[in-house]
Amino acid sequence: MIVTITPNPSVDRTLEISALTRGEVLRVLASHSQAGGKGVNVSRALRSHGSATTAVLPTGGADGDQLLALLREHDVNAVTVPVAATTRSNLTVAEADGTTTKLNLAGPSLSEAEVDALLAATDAALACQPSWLVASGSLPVGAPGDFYVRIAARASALGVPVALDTSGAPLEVAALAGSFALLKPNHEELAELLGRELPTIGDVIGGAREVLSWGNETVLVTLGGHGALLVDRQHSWWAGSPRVTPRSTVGAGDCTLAGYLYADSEAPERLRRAVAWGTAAVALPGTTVPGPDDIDESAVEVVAEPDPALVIKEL
Ligand SMILES: Nc1ncnc2c1ncn2[C@@H]1O[C@H](COP(=O)(O)OP(=O)(O)OP(=O)(O)O)[C@@H](O)[C@H]1O
Ligand SMILES: O=P(O)(O)OC[C@@]1(O)O[C@H](CO)[C@@H](O)[C@@H]1O
Repeated sequence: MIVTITPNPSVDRTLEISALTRGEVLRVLASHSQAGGKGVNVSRALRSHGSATTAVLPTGGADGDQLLALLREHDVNAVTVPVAATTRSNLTVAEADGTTTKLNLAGPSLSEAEVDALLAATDAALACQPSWLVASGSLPVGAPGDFYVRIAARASALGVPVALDTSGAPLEVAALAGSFALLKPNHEELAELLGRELPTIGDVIGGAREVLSWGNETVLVTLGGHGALLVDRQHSWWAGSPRVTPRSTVGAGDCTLAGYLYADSEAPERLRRAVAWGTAAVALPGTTVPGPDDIDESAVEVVAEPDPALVIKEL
């Protein structure tokens, strides 16, 4: 059983168009509304593979009701904390050449009591001793900057490992506090955290090791179309699959994380599965998560101790 907490979920609305031209009237080829938010997507991907999972999230207003209905449709067990303000709707514009443009709202403002209720709901979900707690996404207005540090402390007290996928200030506060079993930044998020460019494999491994030196155990860095790197204190692995023209990259990182956590395997096999799930996600529209029939682990190449001189953009 894996519990996810998504403090700022969304209804993801996707518009597929041939090409985006500013200032023009454009015809939409297809549109989708799906349950979104990073932890929600991890739960959806796990559920589509038959895993037991509970998604903890705040919901409010009509969009909150729609989000819950969408989760029910996908048989995802949700523990919801009702909040006064309306759940956000994030917009994706997906172009035929694979370009994905995302417009994310700040989301609702939560009161102190609502934040406390979210923490209490997470505590209640942790009581079943899940194998992982996944804490993901941006923080809503009103949540304290150390929200994820508080979450990690509660999980650690129960011996539950925490995987964190966030960005900006919440990532910095949490990563520096240490105590995360897994951090999943993408390439840009890791570079922003460290305040420097990371053009080569060696730069990313060195950066990930710096994050480990703050007290975290493992770092999984997704590199978009260039695969992913898994780094612990002793070893590193790179994995990638043939490049595809994405239909939508939204949620690919969440599916990568879900694939990594799905089963308890040796590190290289976890990474192979993670990259297979992420690659499958980009071939699907909007925030659609892959099921078992979409995954091809055999197409993924895994390299132990990859050459540090390799330039990521050239992989
Ligand atoms: N163009 C692509 N071709 C093949 N695989 C891709 C492509 N883009 C992404 N992927 C796969 O998806 C994984 C996650 O991508 P990315 O690094 O963009 O995650 P992310 O930024 O965390 O995404 P999100 O926040 O939308 O979930 C990559 O590690 C890779 O395996
Ligand atoms: O604004 P955040 O919380 O950083 O990201 C939210 C979001 O972009 O992340 C998911 C994809 O990873 C989407 O379902 C959702 O819209």
